[in-house]
Amino acid sequence: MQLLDGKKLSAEVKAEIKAEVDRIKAAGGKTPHLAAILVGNNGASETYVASKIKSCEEIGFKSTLISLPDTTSEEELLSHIQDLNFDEDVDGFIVQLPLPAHISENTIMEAVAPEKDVDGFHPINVGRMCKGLPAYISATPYGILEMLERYKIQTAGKHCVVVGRSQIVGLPMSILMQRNAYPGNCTVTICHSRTHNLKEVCQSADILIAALGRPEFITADYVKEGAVVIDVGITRVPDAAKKSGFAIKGDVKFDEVAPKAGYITPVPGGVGLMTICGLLTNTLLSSKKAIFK
Ligand SMILES: Nc1nc2c(c(=O)[nH]1)N[C@@H](CN(C=O)c1ccc(C(=O)N[C@@H](CCC(=O)O)C(=O)O)cc1)CN2
Repeated sequence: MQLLDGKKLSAEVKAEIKAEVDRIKAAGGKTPHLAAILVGNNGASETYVASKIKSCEEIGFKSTLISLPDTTSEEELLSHIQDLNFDEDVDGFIVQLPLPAHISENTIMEAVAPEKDVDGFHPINVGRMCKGLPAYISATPYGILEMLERYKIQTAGKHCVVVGRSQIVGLPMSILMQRNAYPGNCTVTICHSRTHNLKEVCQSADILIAALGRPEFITADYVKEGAVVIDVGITRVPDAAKKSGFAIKGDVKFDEVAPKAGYITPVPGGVGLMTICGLLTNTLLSSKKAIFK
């Protein structure tokens, strides 16, 4: 079994981006600028946004954080989005998900200008990605592709099973793994809560991507010997033994699946860290006008 080490890879990717930012600045170019909107006080979201801002500082990006109370109306949030759409210094911005229940995530995703949508959630970016056109690929799928590529994992002709059909991970991941490119060219099955014989489908996976959001759901009996196992789940479960009061669990029962897997991502220290690299990469692309001219 080989560990797909998100900590090591994300450090590599960040160092590469920093080197490019240093070159851009030395040549008198524009400093990439990422803005993030956080609504409410969801503890996990606060951690992720703080980590995005800290990463910007590490690699020499400018960053702006807009923190709003959970009583913020949809109209107020749309007004902040409009300001960022028109702010010429901001190359890209994100609205951290999930949003409070009174705000429609689809409305918000559509309000972000596609050329600043470094999360890759706008229907124009999703549609362009489906058609194989230049697009911002959403951060988690981007991070997974980067892991497969940097570990030189063969994907052509393999059976890739994606468990979970979320708009931000499962759905785009299934599309990317079947495209005619590397990583890709897989035969893809996408599974969800209504899938019959889920265990048997997973057992036939050469590449198993678990993105269902149920801690330790995927046990060893779901996994084929030698399979590549990518764990996208990150759930905080109460744990009195931890100083924080919680433990972070993936969707895969790591200790029993790891001995059976060919490659496996840990949680924490796997896909989550690469997600941030995807966002930073998209922001750099935006500042270079590499996707939308
Ligand atoms: N606007 C967005 N919202 C959300 C996204 C997204 O891509 N855009 N994805 C997830 C959360 N997410 C990014 O925002 C994210 C998740 C996990 C990590 C991460 O670094 N995880 C660490 C553990 C961190 C911890 O909890 O202590 C790890 O896996 O090692 C970063 C970003 C939903 N919302």
